[in-house]
Amino acid sequence: MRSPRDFYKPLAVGAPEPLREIPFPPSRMIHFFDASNEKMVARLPDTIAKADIVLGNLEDAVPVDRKEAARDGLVKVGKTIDLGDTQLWTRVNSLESPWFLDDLTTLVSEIGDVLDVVMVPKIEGPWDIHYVDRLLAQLEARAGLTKPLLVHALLETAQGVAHVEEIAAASPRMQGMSFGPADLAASRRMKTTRVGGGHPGYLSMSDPDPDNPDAPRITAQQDPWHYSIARMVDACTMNGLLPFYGPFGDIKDVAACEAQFRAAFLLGCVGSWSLHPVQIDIAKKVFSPDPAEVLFAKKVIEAIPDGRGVHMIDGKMQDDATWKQCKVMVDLAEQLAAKDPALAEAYGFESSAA
Ligand SMILES: CC(C)(COP(=O)(O)OP(=O)(O)OC[C@H]1O[C@@H](n2cnc3c(N)ncnc32)[C@H](O)[C@@H]1OP(=O)(O)O)[C@@H](O)C(=O)NCCC(=O)NCCSC(=O)C[C@H](O)C(=O)O
Ligand SMILES: [Mg+2]
Repeated sequence: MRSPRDFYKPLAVGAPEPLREIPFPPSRMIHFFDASNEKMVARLPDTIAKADIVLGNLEDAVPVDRKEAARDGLVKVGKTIDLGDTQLWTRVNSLESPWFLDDLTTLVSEIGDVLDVVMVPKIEGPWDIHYVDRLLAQLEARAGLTKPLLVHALLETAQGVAHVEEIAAASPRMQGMSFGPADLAASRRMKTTRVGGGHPGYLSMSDPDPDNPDAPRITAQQDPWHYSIARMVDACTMNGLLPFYGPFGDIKDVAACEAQFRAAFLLGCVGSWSLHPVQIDIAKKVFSPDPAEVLFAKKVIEAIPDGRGVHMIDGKMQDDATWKQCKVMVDLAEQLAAKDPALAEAYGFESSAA
């Protein structure tokens, strides 16, 4: 563990100073694309116009014989496509893979100046972040970068979940975390074949009716991810990082995707992944606060400008703590409204977007 005095010192001579605060631009969806897929690259200008973050994926879902093409394609994207205010991220291959070193070396030296965040999969503990941290510092120094690259950990193993707080605190480069339900299910030996969402077998059941023991009993599907996502949200928030839900694999089941995203949003996640264009719109809808809630939150803040005391507003008790919840909602709404005139109108703000 580094001394607290050294925490913000660059890890290589000539590397940029670590950031004190993690930037929080609109981050409702991390849209995955494979830069070796011509159709996805052809759609990129349209995707960039719609998505808050686009991520060139190099890891799982990219076939072994296209790993280098995906990396080279991402370099080309970074050098040639105008990203406007959309962030460009990458997910590199895992640390033990034969591609990780070349992924990081190539991307930092070729497009380190336009890349915002490096997502690292299968992070198991702070030792993984320490390795990436030092290597990035060396590569940044060699490339003459002036802005540090940020690191996003993918939480998708039992060991990663067990060390989530230490991972979040491992480096000032830590930008956030995403939740990877597919690898996590495999790592835990869960008996599922899905990518996120619930399962019809994961239920709770009401007691039998004593007067009618054979009557059907009420069952309700439970959320198998609640515990781990809540831990991730706490670990991120206490360290000033941004938590994201990850993938939802049943692309056609837009209703279940929306439910999974909304559960994550309500627990504190700022966004989710989108694997298909249809999921960009779902994430945008879910991770932009509901206009009715924003209008109510504005009403509370207007009625209690100093956030103190106890008040009744629309029949509900409001105090310092509810005022803070309203502030979270209104701050997010203001941030999104600045980028999106339709949201600005729905929230009753003047839009500053052109
Ligand atoms: C899931 C897909 C393979 C589906 O692709 P496809 O069968 O081509 O779908 P459609 O025919 O509906 O596509 C319509 C058009 O849209 C384009 N498209 C599809 N996906 C994307 C995309 N992500 N970005 C841009 N454009 C996209 C198609 O090319 C079609 O175009 P056109 O023919 O011109 O109309 C595919 O969506 C896909 O590969 N998605 C990404 C998958 C991915 O990245 N997976 C890895 C992340 S999940 C994970 O790793 C698990 C996690 O780590 C964990 O452990 O939990
Ligand atoms: Mg995974």
